[in-house]
Amino acid sequence: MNSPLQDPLADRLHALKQRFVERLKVELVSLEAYGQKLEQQDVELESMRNCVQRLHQLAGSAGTFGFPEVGELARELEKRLKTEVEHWPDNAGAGHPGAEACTGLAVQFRALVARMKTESAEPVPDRDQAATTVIDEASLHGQQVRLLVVSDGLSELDDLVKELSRYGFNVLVLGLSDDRFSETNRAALLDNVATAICWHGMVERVARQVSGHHADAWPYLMPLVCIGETGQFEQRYRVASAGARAFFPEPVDVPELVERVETFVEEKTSRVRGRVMIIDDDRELAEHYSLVLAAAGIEPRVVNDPAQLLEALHGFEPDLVLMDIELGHYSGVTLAGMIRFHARWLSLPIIYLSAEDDLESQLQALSGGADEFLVKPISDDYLIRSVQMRCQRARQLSELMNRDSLTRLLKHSIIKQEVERERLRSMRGDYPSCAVLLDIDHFKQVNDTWGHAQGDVVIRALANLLRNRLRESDAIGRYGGEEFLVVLSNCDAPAAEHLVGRILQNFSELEFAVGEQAFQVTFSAGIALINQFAEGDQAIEAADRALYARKRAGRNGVMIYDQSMAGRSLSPADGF
Ligand SMILES: Nc1nc2c(ncn2[C@@H]2O[C@H](COP(=O)(O)OP(=O)(O)OP(=O)(O)O)[C@@H](O)[C@H]2O)c(=O)[nH]1
Repeated sequence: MNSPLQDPLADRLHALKQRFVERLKVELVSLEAYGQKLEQQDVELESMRNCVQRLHQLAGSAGTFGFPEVGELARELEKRLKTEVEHWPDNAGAGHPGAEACTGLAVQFRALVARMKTESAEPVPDRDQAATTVIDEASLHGQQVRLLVVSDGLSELDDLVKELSRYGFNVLVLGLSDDRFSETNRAALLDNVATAICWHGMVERVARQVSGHHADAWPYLMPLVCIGETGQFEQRYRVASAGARAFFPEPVDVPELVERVETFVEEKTSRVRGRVMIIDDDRELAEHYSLVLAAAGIEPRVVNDPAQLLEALHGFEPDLVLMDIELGHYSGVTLAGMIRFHARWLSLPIIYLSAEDDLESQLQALSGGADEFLVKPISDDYLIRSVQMRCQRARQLSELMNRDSLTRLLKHSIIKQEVERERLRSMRGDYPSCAVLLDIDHFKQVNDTWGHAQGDVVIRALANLLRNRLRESDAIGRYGGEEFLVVLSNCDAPAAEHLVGRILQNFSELEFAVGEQAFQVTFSAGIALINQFAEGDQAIEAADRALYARKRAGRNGVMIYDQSMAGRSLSPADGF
């Protein structure tokens, strides 16, 4: 965590608060003028409507910036003025609510303005150190995942280290007496490690070392996996009581171990993932939410102008929308309805964030197509936890709908859409991107020789390898049974050829053990530069042609699409 003196988040939140105080000073002049007009019974419907909007904004934001009393007074006044506006005596908008009502309102205005004057005159205290917690957990996924193998110099784990490296993990092998395990260096070492692996005989000593700076929750923060000779009950029991999360008897089922590590990585990173779109015309407040959520590892995008909403949605694809219910002249409820016009956004969770605390009005607003109501002001902590919970649920649901159950990669239809989306993105950003189709060679033979279950292991192994070797910004899907479609963003064709070639090399070195026997498998791949095509589907077809050209030329290799492949037939009768 950053020290308070250097904490950029706290500095920015503090600066925002100062900006808000400046805004209070300007705002109180206007509100004072409204109050005086009411006192003189010189008011019009339209100006009172504007005033309701200003009060609404103030009620929603003052609490967040540390002025709860101003927020409360503004809320009371907003409610009362809104009732008067709804029952305005003159249809043409002239006239006023009556002398008694005007005087009553003017008194309330005076109380609010007085409070604002007092609060804004106080110097903004030095930034709140309690608010400086930066939950900065960099996502491990998509980058090369680092594994720590703790070895006491014996060679039992050597083969395992080699196998894990072939799956694309960055494997660090250390002895317990290594300097990097010392008390001073340990935290830095372990912060970069996704899972630690050790031989069962060392489990207690390794557990002591890796638990060092994590207290009780360490098995979840630093999962420890043990390898044992027999896996007998007593051995497993000892390993479990030391706090290990998994036990693998020798010979280790490497694909299964790889999957377990993937689950640990997901467990660690799922808490901080999620994209949230904040739609609020109050700039300071939206920026405040954005900073707070970003510090908790959530990616925010602020939209102040509702007219930009749909375009922003398409570009950002959030997991969740947080929207104020009154956005100047626009209504959040109507905007939610507009979002739902698009089938793609039918299940996107929309949460209203509003100063509206009347349950009836909340229910009415929710019937317009949103999912929940959070009442402003909302504490930073509550905001983070609500958003994290909902992002996680949204992700789980979309995982279930969009991911293939065997590999947890994107399903056919979704990865096809990804190609088109990347085509549009790369055209806009003017950078090259590639579509790659990979097909496991002679897979029918694998199934026929080793059985369908073993065939599934091979499919999962390639899925894991791809996940480990590609970037977070790349998309990977299961296109067919033993066929994968990958979108490599910001990557030209020669770079894609080099990358896929290295993955192929690693894949072909993996040994799949069946009893005493073992076998190896290769794949073929075709690459097409997405930007060359007017539609995503054409790029996929081109990658398919390149793949089949590669199959025809002898498999176990990678080929880039070129024009000469354009007219060729892809029928199996072609002899491959
Ligand atoms: N185990 C397993 N096999 C599958 C799955 N989906 C498809 N297959 C099998 O994959 C095989 C694909 O075989 P083919 O399309 O003939 O191609 P191939 O044997 O890989 O030969 P080439 O692609 O020409 O190298 C078929 O036998 C399918 O039954 C799956 O989910 N699990």
